[in-house]
This record gives sequence, structure tokens and C-alpha cells, in this order.
Amino acid sequence: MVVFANDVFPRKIPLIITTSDVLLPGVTVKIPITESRNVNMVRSQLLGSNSSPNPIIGIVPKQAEDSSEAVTIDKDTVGVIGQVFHISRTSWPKPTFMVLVSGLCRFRVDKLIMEEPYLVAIATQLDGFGDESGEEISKTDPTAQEFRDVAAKLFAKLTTSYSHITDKMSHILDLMPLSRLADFCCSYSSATYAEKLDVLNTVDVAERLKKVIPIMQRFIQELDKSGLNDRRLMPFKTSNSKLTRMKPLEMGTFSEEGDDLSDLIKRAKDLSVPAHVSKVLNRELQRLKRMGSFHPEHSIIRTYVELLMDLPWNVSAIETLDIHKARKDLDDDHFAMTSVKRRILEFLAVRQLNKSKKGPILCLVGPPGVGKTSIAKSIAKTTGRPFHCISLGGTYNQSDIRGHRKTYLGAMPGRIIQALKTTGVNNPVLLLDEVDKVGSGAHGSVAAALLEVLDSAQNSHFTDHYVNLHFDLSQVMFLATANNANVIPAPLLDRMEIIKLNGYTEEEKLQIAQKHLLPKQLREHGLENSGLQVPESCIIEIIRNYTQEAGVRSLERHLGALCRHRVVKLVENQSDNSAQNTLAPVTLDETCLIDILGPPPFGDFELWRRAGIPGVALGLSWTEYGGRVLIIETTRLNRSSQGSLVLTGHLGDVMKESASLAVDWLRSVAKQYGLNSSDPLSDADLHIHFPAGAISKDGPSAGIAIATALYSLFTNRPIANGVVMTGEITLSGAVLPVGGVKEKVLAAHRACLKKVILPQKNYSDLADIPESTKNDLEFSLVTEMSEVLQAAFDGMTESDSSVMLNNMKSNDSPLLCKL
Ligand SMILES: Nc1ncnc2c1ncn2[C@@H]1O[C@H](COP(=O)(O)OP(=O)(O)OP(=O)(O)O)[C@@H](O)[C@H]1O
Repeated sequence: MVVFANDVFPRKIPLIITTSDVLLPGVTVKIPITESRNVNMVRSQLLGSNSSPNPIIGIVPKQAEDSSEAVTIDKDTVGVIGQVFHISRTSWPKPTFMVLVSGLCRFRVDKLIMEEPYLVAIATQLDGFGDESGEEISKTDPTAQEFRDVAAKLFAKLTTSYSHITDKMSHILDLMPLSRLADFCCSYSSATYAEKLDVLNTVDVAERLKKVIPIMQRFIQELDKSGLNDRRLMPFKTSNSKLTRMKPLEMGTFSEEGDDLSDLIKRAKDLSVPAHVSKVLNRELQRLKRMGSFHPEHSIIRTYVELLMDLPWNVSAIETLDIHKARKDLDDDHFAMTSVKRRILEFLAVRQLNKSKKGPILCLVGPPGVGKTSIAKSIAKTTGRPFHCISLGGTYNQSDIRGHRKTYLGAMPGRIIQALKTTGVNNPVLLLDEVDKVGSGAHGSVAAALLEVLDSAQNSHFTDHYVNLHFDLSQVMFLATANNANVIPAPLLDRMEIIKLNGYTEEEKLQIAQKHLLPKQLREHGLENSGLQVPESCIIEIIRNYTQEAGVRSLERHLGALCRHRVVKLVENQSDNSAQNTLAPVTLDETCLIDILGPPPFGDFELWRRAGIPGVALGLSWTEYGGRVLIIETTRLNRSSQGSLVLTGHLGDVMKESASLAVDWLRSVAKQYGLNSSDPLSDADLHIHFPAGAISKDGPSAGIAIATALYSLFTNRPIANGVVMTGEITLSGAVLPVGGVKEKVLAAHRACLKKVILPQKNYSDLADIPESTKNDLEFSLVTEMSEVLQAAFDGMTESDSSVMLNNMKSNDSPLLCKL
């Protein structure tokens, strides 16, 4: 109900700009609010704490329908004063409001007094609220009579179809003032945007009637031709209220919702979907049809229906399985990785022979940057299936996989369904990236949700909570990647076949850089013909002193940095001298590297400075990022009381146990090895430290290195140059095998060490190590501590050791720097 003081509307009025249709007085419409100033206006004026129950706003149409220019409001622009009856909002996919508003009368903008955050104008009312007392045209005027005749003809046409509104039609014709009737007929006939704008701008009633007559006549002809009644003419009511001669019509709308819905229905008819889907689709479309777009649930149901229609229930990519092509593709895209490629070819060959056979789910496990994701992409490429990567790192909610139930606010389908929608086929290659990083929280375990997805016996009936219909995932080729297989939950691990990718040797990295990474970076930076040469020596320098990684990602980044530097030079050259578009070819050297990349962050100076001191040994550790050289420092602090063992460096329980074992082994052999005291801890504190305390360390494999460091401390003999060791120690001094040998040996090679002491039982692991690496290293395979000591001190007599110590004291640069 409009309540204005003295029936005059307020002079200062907030505005909404409409772009899709023109509201005329006497008509009620829903206006979608998307433009930012309109949204601000609704938030502040209609939803604010001070807003009145049925606020009054001004509605101004854009002045040209097709104009793409930003909407501006000038002085004298004509609009319609409207009363807001209802506001609904949706927050998904983006925040939008829908405002139900009833047009009351025309107004003219005198002055804009605010433009941001929303528009406010000082306005003047142009016509009355549609009561007959203010009518400016007499009923006997010829134009008025002609108008009434044509309107009667139009109404007669309509009432023949809408028998239930016959009474109301005649009521309108009799009671509604002509000025208002003109607006009404124009709105509900087939007037164009420009015609409606023209009628809005025509304040003079006689003029307005003249303009609406041809519109109605054309509409009558259209109805005659089509034989149908226009759907836009909806049932309506009248009211005798003082100010609102017309009550809101039942939902005319600006948006082309009706058209959209019929498009949706038509699309649903043409779709080929399984019976259980088509049943739900039809049911939901019927609901949509019944509820109208103003219903709060409308957009939720519509989004759901659209998802059902977008999902590739019966659409498959044509698989191209050709083992020769697959071999070529894999070799073209990746250097080395022989065993991985072999396993993938076996996998593809089995599929080629028997397409219905459900192969295992391959899980590629290895340190970062060794090509897990890129080999998965190659598999997709060679099989002709679309590829999609689902990154699972940090996923703690099982709804991410299975979706949210539709009843939740902002519910969404899970990542599997979203991936299928994105790829548009039901047999893509889906890569579950970082499957070892999934977690579990208050909303269930992600691993448990993945079990269903990966189980070939169950996944033909995979049901996402949002979709709530089973989707057949049996055609999807799932691959997974992980950095550390040990932390993958056992039931999940059980469903996958692990393929290990190890770190690369220096030689392999060089080949990968020359054959793949550098050409790729040059291509991506548009430098193919720019004359940039990165010689082998530079790449080796980057590998050795600028990166310390098992994979090649950091190497690729550094090559990218070289390319970017060249691009800057090229662009600068172009702007300095527009005629010259090229630079002279350049071959980088190590000095250029320092200029471009800065001083090398790595190098093994630290190792060399520490090794060679009595009580310091080098061990090897395995991490999910590749192998690492581990420094073990020991020292003895004289105390008068009974000594104690102090361990520092962020150690796990197993590593602490290893240290105690090593100390006790040393106690037990003190006499045999002629140590000064029969109990090294009798009058001293012993401190064993593992530098880099921020990194947690655990496992038994540092046992022999700790024992050797202690032996070195108590005999005051430094361990021989470039010796590194790994192996578990027992109390009796036996050496047990350890894991991750390949990664550890590669780390020793990267650090330019000379000799690796390994447990004898790890002999078979040496087969995995590339020949070129093996040729650079000396291996000592040992079964007990006496052999470890023999190899670690390398036949050095005590006098050799003291010469070495003296050298170290007199010369600041350590001996091992020469390695
Ligand atoms: N053997 C190889 N031959 C050619 N390029 C390689 C090889 N290995 C890795 N690369 C390249 O190294 C880059 C990093 O590889 P990718 O992203 O596949 O690593 P990833 O193992 O998946 O790492 P993360 O575990 O961090 O996801 C890519 O550009 C990839 O093409």
C-alpha cells in the first residue's frame, strides 16, 4: 500500500536502472538486480535496518536498448516511481536480488545528488496515480474513443481463451482511467523496448493513446495469425484502494525466464540420458514450471537441473589405443624413466587386448618434480582421453569428493562430478594428485570417500550426495600421485599399484634440461630464434650449485629465469631502436649466471667444513623430497658426575633409539678397540647433534654413522675424505639393511662424495642406480661395524690422521674442498 504525505511522493528518491525492459505505471514486475550500484541500493535502502516495509524507489530504464555504454542518468530523464513488495536473494552462483515492484506514476529527474555507491535523485512527479479525478482526456475525445474500441477488441480476443478472467477484463475496461489503460495495454502487448520507452516518455495522455493504438492493433493481428493468446497477458486483480488503483499483477517479469525454461525443457527432450536420470529430470522440470522463477528454491532447482543435463551420462571419448604410438608419445615427452614407461606400456597393452578388463589403478610415487603429473598427461594424450587433475592436497572434508546434500545452503557436487562435467565425457583420465596428503576431519575421511571411487566393484554405482543419482565411473581411467606411499592409508594403498619414480642423476637432469626443459622454456618465452645458447657447463653449474632437488622443477625455473632475462633485453632493445628487432646471439657462461641468477645458494662448503673433524660423520637420509646428506656431530663435555647422553636436532623416537644403541655398542667394544676409558660415559656428558633442527629426522638408518662419529670422537681420528654411510646398527655391531638406497646414493653423488658405505643386504638395490653414477662412486658393502670402521677410516693409520688434523688446523680451507 502506498502511503505518501498528501498523495505526493518524496522528492529525494533512490534509483534503480533497468536494462532489459521498461516498467510502466500500473504494472507489477520482478526486476533482477545484478548491476553493482543497484545491488548497493537494495542493500542500503531496501534491506537496511531503517528501511520501511514497502519502500518507494525510482526505476529508470536504460535509454537505448542495444547501447553497450555505461548507463548514465541525465537531467529530465523519465522514470517510474515504484513500490517494493518483496525482495528475494540468492547467493549462488553469485549474490543477486530479485525485487517485486509495482509501478505507480511517472517522474522526471531534476538533479542527481548521489552517484556512488548508488544513485539518488531529486525528482518531480509527472502524472497522477491513475485515479480518474486526474484524467486529462475526456471520454468523448475521438482518440479516446478509438483507443477504447481497439482495447475492447483486444480484450475480447483474450477473454475467449482466458474465460476465467472475462469479468476482470471488462472491469478493467470500465474502471481503469485511459491514461493508465494505455500503459497497461502497451506493457502486455508485443511492444518493443523502444516503443515502451517512447510511451514512458510521453506524458501527454492523448499523445500516449495515439502511440499505443498501433501497438495494440499489431498485437491483435499477431494473435489472429498465431491463433494463440499471448502468454504475457496474465490474470490480474483490481483494487479500490485510494492510491493504488491497480494491485500487482501476478508476476509479469522482465527476465526472459519463460523462454529459458522452455529452452531447458526442449534441451531435456533431446538429451540421451539413462532412464533413472530422465525420470528425475522431468520431475524437477515440472517443479520448476510450477513454481515460477520468483520462488526462493527456483535457482537451486534450476542449477541442479542444468548440472544433470551437463553431465556426460552417455558421452564417451573415442579411445585410441595403439601401443606403438603410446611408446613414441611417452619417449617424445619424457627422457629416461625406463621402468615407469615399461609398466605404463604393459598397462596400455592389456587394455588394447581386452578393453573390458579393469586394470589396476596406477599410483605414481616419487619426489616433487620427477614428472609424475606430466607422465599422467602423456597417458591421456596417447589414449585420446581428456585429462583432468584433481588436487587432493589439504582436502579434509569428504564432501569435497562426494558433494554436499542438496538441502545444504550453497550445496555443490563433489570434485569427481565436477571433473566429469568439465571434461564432458564419462571416460576421461582423472589424476588424483597428492593422494598422500588427504586428511580426515569432523566431516569424515577423504580416504574413505576415495575407496568407493577407486573400487572397480563399486564405482559403477558411484553416488554423489548432490546429484543423488548413481553415475557409472567404471570407464574413467584413474591415476594417482603421491610423494610418500608410506602415509597413504592402507585400504586405499591396497586398491592401487605403486610405481616408483626416483630422483634423477646429474646426467639425466642434464639430458632432460637439454632435450625438454630448455626448448620448452624458449618456446614459452618466444625465444626460439633469439640466439640464446645455454651451454652444457652452465646447465651443470645450475644443477650443482643453484638447485638441490631430486626432480627438475627448480632447474626448469632457473632456465625460465635465464629466458626472462633475455626477453627483457630483447624488449628494451626494441624500444630503444624500433628498426632493430633482434639482439646479437649470446652464449651464456658462468659469470653471466651469477649476474642473472645471483651467487649460487648451494655448493657443499658446509659439508666440507664440518667433515674431517674428529667426531663428525656424514650419513644419508631419505625424505619424500629425495635423499639428503645428513651431518652428525658428536662432542664430549667433561663433567665430574656420571655422564649423560644429550640428543638434539628434532629427532624421532627411532632415531633416538639408534643413538643409544650406538653409544652402548661403543661401550661394549671400548676395550677391544683400545679406547682410553672402558666406559666413554663414565666421567663425561656426550652430546650428539644433527644440524638443521627445523627438519624432523627419524628412522634407524643413521645407526652406523652415529657409531662411527663416536668412534672418531673417542679416538680423535677424523673420518676419511668424502665418506658417507647408511645402515642400521644392532647392539652387537651387526649392520642391517635400510630403505631408499637409490635416493640416498643419488644424494651422495649430488654432494660430490667419493665413497658410500652400505649394508651388504642392500646389494640388490645397486642395480637401480645408473651406471654413470656408480662409476663416480666407490661402494663398501658391510655386514658389521668393524668393516664400517675399516672403510670409514680407509686404512688410515693414526699418524695419517694426525697429519690430516694438523693440515686442517694450519689451513683454513678444508682438505675436502678439493673433491
Ligand atoms: N623425464 C622427464 N622428461 C622430460 N621432462 C620432465 C621429466 N621429468 C620431469 N619433467 C618436467 O619437469 C616438470 C615438473 O614435472 P611434474 O609437474 O610432472 O612433477 P611432479 O612429479 O608431478 O611433481 P609434484 O609431486 O610436485 O606434483 C614438468 O615440466 C615436466 O615436464
